[in-house]
Amino acid sequence: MGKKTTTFTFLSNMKFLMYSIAPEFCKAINLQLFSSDIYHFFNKLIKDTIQARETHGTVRPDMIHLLLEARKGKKVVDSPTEVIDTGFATVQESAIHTNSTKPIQEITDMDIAAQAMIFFFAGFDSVSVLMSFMGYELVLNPDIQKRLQEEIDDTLKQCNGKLTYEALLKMKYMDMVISETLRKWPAGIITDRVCSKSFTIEPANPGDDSVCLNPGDIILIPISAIQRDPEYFSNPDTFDPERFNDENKENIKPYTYMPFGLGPRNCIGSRFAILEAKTIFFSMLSKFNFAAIDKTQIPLKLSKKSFNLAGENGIWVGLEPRSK
Ligand code: HEM
Repeated sequence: MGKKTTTFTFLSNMKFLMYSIAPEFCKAINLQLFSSDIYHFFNKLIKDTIQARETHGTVRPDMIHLLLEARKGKKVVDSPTEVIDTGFATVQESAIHTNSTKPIQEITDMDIAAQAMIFFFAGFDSVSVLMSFMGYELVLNPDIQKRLQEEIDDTLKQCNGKLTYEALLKMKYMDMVISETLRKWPAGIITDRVCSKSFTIEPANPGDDSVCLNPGDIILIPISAIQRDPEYFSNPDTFDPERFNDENKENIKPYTYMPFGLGPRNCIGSRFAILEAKTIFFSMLSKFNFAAIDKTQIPLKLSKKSFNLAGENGIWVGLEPRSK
């Protein structure tokens, strides 16, 4: 089901594009992004889960539980003091709605199913893209791979062979490599916003025109192009984790690095995504080297058919056991 939901055909690419540029029109003609069996699968899964929990009084600390609590009028807000540094690329929840006095709107089973589906859709292929491209870059950059493995071996020694959450998050080089992968290969290549207030962007250079934005206008923000702009990141096509060392990361111009978006609608899964990728790379690199195989395409050609970042023939890397 994951593959089916995130594999895009020409038609689904067109539907996404239509929704980006004319969302109201798409809603009016009831344009469906996914096939009905996908909607049916998620609807049934969530309805059955809610029913089973309510019948047996089961409580699990997960998103469905939070939404069921919200339905009863209980709001759960994380205390920021409980959160440790989860990585340079992670985004924080916006405080804008925390103290909102707006009444909580009724949450139906369908709303919960829709949230579950968007979590699945937004979190499935995106983390796979991050890990595929990071693996590929490690193949092309053996020095970076070796340094990361040294940090992994040191961390394992300090934890007496049993990795902890805190030790994983303290790994500076791991965080630098992940941050650089998210700069060069952001899974969300573009995001959008709807203008809510009239605004004029003044000309950047003499002779340029100003741009007037009106409420309702849709603005596309090309995350990938901004993160590859040589004005903000020198030699942008070079994979260089040093951009994110303690000294250099302070000099990154605000709003030029946004792999998880920015502001009140930023990615809700950034910490989870980074933790997932760090855990998997830690485990794999402690036992294996990533190496090129016959199918590894160098240089990589990107697929023109896919909505998401993907290699033309997929991304292939080999694993060889490490000799210690
Ligand atoms: C490397 C992995 C990921 C990347 C690069 C990524 C990137 C993004 C970006 C760029 C946005 C748009 C933010 C904005 O417009 O400001 C977004 C939104 C979102 N992401 Fe992620 N994401 C990732 C993983 C995940 C995961 C694991 C989940 C869920 C478990 C998730 C759930 C969401 C949701 C629900 C939204 C919509 C938020 C809203 O509209 O309020 N993402 N993500």
